[in-house]
Amino acid sequence: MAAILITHIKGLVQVREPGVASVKGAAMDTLPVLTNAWLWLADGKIAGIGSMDQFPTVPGAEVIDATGRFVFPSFVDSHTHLVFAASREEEFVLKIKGATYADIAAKGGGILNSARKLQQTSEDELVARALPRAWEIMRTGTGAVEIKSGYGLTVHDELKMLRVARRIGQETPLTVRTTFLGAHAVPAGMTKDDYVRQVIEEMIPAVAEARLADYIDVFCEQGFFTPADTLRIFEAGKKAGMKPRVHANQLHRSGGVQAGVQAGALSVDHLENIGDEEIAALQGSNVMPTALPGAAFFLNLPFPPARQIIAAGLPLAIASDYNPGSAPSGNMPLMLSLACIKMKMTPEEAINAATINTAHALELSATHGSITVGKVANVFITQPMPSLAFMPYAFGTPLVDTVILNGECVGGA
Ligand SMILES: N=CN[C@@H](CCC(=O)O)C(=O)O
Ligand SMILES: [Zn+2]
Repeated sequence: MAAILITHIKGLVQVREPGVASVKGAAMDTLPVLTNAWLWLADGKIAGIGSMDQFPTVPGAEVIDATGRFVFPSFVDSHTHLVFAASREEEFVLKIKGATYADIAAKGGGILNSARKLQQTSEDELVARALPRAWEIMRTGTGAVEIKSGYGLTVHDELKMLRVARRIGQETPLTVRTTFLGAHAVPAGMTKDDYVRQVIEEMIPAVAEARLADYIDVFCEQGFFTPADTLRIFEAGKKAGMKPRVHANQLHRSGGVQAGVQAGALSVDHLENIGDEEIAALQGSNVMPTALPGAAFFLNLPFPPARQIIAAGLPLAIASDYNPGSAPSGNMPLMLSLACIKMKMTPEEAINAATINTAHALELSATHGSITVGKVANVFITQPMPSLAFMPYAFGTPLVDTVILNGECVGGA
């Protein structure tokens, strides 16, 4: 594996000593940047970091001159549903004409629409449809991603979906973590209680036996699954070796945050509808609050109250929620822009939220999320930029230029 030496870097972003797992509260506004720097990548790892004043000799290394450019650690996208059979722009048009997400779901659209299509699509075909999305997110700076099931809704199709997610990790340079989200919606023709029983008694054992999921998730929401359902499912998931994370408080103050805290979830995600009680519940817990600004934007929901969350001394993570129904984009630079523009986060806070804090939420802190010697060589070089804040400011401009994953330049497929 060839070594790469990136020289004359205008700003090497998110340089951390080993052992910094996440940042919270006021510390989120501090983003360590080494100016006029070099970065040495070897054997798939970050091998050295320094200032151009003390320039190293690395015989045989490919040299990349990054004059005028910034180098970032790859984004870690800790919440996606990027395995799906088809887009849902027909629902997008219904929403433009006034229908709500809940209206569409109540008429058998939404998640059930995606489930019908996924059930009719073969595993190989799902891989073929998901791979271009995976390459697209790599080209916009993502190096590690969580992928959920939840459009299968039968034992057979949930397993199929999780196998597809695992294959994305095998067939691309992305680091992939998988999450079993059987409790995403109640399938047509079943009662909720019967389905919850099936999730617990049939799906969780089958997923665990096949070792297909690292985590377990529930859509804890009015009209979907209650906090009591969520806690029962998490109990069974934990016994089977899957740690919880939860879709919480997207459409209502559904009790999802409190359920996540009670279950010791790794993260509570969405948070469009939270207030003082939910923030108090998160204080004193180790749960990572995670905002999904693409979903709030696309559904015209209130944005998660980032300023209150950070002022309460909590950490905050930002992920894309890439899915066909509520967030059809996995573009993390766009998520940074939305976090800054709509949630009033500073560029430093947003970049911390999408790198080190999402790595923590995926238990990848030891290997991803910062420029630290010994971590995986997942970085990207930007187009020339006047400053760090230019990235979220220039929303929509493709600023991610050269992508390096596992120490190799990624051309794309
Ligand atoms: N809210 C639940 N799940 C997804 C949306 C899924 C869909 O509409 O297909 C989300 O995180 O937004
Ligand atoms: Zn989601």
